[in-house]
Amino acid sequence: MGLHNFHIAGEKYLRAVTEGAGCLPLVLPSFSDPEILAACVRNLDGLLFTGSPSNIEPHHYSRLPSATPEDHDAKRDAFALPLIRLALEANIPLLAICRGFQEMNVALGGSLHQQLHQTGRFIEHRENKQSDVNIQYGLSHSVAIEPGGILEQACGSEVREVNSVHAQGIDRLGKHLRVEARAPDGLIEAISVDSEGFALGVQWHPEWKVTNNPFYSAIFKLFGDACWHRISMRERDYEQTEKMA
Ligand SMILES: N[C@@H](CCC(=O)NCCCC(=O)O)C(=O)O
Repeated sequence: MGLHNFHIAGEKYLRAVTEGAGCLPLVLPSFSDPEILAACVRNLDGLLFTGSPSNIEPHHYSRLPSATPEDHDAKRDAFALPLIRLALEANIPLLAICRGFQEMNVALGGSLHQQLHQTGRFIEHRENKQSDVNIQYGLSHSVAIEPGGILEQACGSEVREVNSVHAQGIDRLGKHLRVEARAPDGLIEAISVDSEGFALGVQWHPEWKVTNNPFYSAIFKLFGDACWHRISMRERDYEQTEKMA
């Protein structure tokens, strides 16, 4: 922006963390130095990976050339991909939205379709950029929730309506990932990591007017509960260490 670089997060994500998850959001810079990544994992009780107009550079999933070379954000790739892997190793609750969802898949060895609309296999998943923002982020298509996952436990194995604001999407699913929901065209719309911890990714935008949509609220509530559980475990460990000292 202008003469300077900015590391920014949309207000809708910050509000969803406070109002939907009941947690305090801190915006992290995309600095990928190993000691900064380690400090994030040591000190934070949950990580939200937001959406972004930028696309992951496709060399991260062994695809070249890039279909959108003007839309990359190499600093974010260098920060988010290793941080997701470290967060999963440390069992930090993780919610990944849109670009974040795609990062979660790529971080675990998956690949993406660079332009869904050019494959001829999918419905339109892009927003109409000419329309009002409420229409762009309004409900756009259904997702069928798969049995046995986090979403089914919280919301039942139902069909839900979601918004859709993306041109890329999952092609090959990454390792240790479970499909949580699919669009009517078969596109994977939600994933979770097959582990004890809470790690959920959604291709849609539950942060959008989170408190007006019970399904979106349920997703942020699950994330918030997982973060608060981690906080209480850390406090318990701290008290025990203090007693022993
Ligand atoms: N660029 C990717 C990811 C799309 C995405 O995250 N959109 C969100 C836009 C801004 C926002 O609402 O935060 C793709 O096109 O698939």
